[in-house]
Amino acid sequence: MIQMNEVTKTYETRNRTGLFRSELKRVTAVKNLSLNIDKGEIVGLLGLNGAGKTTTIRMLSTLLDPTSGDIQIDGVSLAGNRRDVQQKVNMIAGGERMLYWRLTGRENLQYFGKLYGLSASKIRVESDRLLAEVGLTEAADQPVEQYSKGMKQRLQIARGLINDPQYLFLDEPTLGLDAPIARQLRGTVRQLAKEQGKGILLTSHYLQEVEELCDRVYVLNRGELLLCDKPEAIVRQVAGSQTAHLDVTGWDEALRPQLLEHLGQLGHPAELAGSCRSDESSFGSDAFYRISVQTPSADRLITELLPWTAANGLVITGFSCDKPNLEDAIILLSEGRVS
Ligand SMILES: Nc1ncnc2c1ncn2[C@@H]1O[C@H](COP(=O)(O)OP(=O)(O)OP(=O)(O)O)[C@@H](O)[C@H]1O
Repeated sequence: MIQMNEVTKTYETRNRTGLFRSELKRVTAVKNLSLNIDKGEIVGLLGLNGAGKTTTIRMLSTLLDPTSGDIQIDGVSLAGNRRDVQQKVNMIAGGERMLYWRLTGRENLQYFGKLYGLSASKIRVESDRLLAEVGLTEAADQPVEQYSKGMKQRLQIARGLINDPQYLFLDEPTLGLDAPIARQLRGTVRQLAKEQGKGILLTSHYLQEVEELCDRVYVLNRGELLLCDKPEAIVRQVAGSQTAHLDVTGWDEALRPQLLEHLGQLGHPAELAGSCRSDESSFGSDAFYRISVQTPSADRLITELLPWTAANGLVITGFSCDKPNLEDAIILLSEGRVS
């Protein structure tokens, strides 16, 4: 497990104030941050307003030292054990960073393998294996500058796995990729965590990707931890309830109190909004009544309500749900509309 305990990082820079004068400026990018990542877990790191994500990832990757606090990887403190810790972690960046364009794919892997102190024979075996795993065997001896975006990103994955890390930090891994390649990459990320047991920390501006992949999400604001929970719990907590819509024919206003009572019994004490609508696509009869119920779980409500509608002679002509998502929650948080 990776444990970050009350870590703070303050940058010190000098701002020029005159020809021979400068003043010291301090920026605290991460404040008292504690987080953990288990093996086999995909953890998201989201941020608002210069949140400190990159600084956090750079500290976890041993590229930056914390100003205070402690980072432990499988019980070994990073301070004083950099070399050991480096063997257990690696980082995969999106876009076109961290690759040498003039070198071939194979040469890139050889170079990074050497940096991790792997023997020549181990590098040969691992490079062949990883190039095959990411589908680059045929392009292995081509310079990277001739690769497509998707090929470069697949090589990034191979590079990030060259030391067989236990923990991987993915910084915007699908940045600028076409939808099919991004989907393929998400599959690989899931497989690395769920089948190979690697602990993964993921930052991404694509919140749907975070929602789809992450078991838990940390939300940072100006370097401080704002929230940590499962994506669906954050959505519920920040963006509120869902709305289930059930379109029925045969509605009678006399049913309203019974329906409200039934919803209460089902554990959905609800505001019931109803409206008469007509819908040319609804088969046969063109008028239907829309029952709209706010509820924590729209899917569950619709399933549970089906027997009641049948027992009361209502015919369902359609149903739908309005569900807020992680993007809605993060927008509300960034606008400060949530306390
Ligand atoms: N080398 C540095 N020297 C001084 N200040 C820095 C340095 N790197 C980052 N900062 C500052 O630290 C804060 C956090 O930056 P960081 O890059 O970690 O945030 P981030 O969440 O990755 O942001 P973004 O999503 O915009 O890339 C910002 O205010 C930034 O200006």
